[in-house]
Amino acid sequence: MATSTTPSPVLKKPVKLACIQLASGTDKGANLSHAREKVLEAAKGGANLIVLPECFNSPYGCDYFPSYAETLLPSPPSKDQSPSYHALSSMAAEAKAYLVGGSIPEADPDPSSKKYYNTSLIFGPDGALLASHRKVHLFDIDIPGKITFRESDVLSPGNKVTLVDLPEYGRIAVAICYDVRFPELATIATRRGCFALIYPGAFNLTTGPLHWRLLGQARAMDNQIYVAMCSPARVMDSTYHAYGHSLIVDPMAQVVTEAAEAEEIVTWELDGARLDETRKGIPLSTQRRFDVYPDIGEGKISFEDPNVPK
Ligand SMILES: NC(=O)CC(=O)C(=O)O
Repeated sequence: MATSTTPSPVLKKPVKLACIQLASGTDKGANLSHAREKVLEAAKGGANLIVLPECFNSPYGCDYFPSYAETLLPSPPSKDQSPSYHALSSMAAEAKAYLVGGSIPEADPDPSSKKYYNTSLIFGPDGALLASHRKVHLFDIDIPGKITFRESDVLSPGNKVTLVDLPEYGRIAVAICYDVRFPELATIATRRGCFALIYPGAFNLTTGPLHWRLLGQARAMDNQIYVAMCSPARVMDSTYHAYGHSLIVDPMAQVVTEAAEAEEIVTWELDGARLDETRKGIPLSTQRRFDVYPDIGEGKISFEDPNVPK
């Protein structure tokens, strides 16, 4: 792997990224303390940027979202409103690492709205909340005889692209699972100077083998950027069987590390030189022809949604 000698314009110095493929069950308290153990293990292994999976503190499924949901606004929430917020903040501070806290079901602060979101909280090494992302594209699919899932029966979507500045490294984008299928989000984040796209996700045994790896590589290749996809471990006695295979893809679209199905931590050092040499060798960003496709130029997009906890 290449090592930086000069600082890259998008990644100031190498950062060790860890995806924790966590096995979760129905006991939220147990899930949180297990996550803490694994976050500390990843930090002990040198990780500076640690990612947990989608719905890491609960089982994944529409039947579970309301009963596991926590209120995150007004921010910061109390410990009663959101034990997961406080657990994640403490884990990040204890690990002294950036933490993309997978996702958790979030309840709208107005209980009469009966609205829920699938929300990722991102904390800094001092335990401060840096950003949050509500899943923008809800997972509504119907593949007859295989899988039907309708997140929109219970969840409401987020409305923004989420970019997070890590001062000593650079900028990342965070989105959740089904969001990875939408190249626009990834491309906009890349054009805003990110060095990595981070997706906590939970694909399944139908779409996982078909698309998980391919999507990670596609987003990396389109954008010449690092991509991390962090899944729950596969637990066969749960109602939703996650695909697993958490992985990290480099800017040349090579899968540099990939888990199997069981609990595992995969890590990789992201290096600015790899980004720069990829972009120099295949200079896509200067070759775009917005004169030929003006309607997908720099269109208006919201980066700040006042209704999302910050
Ligand atoms: N679970 C998801 O949000 C997405 C998924 O499983 C898929 O796109 O396939």
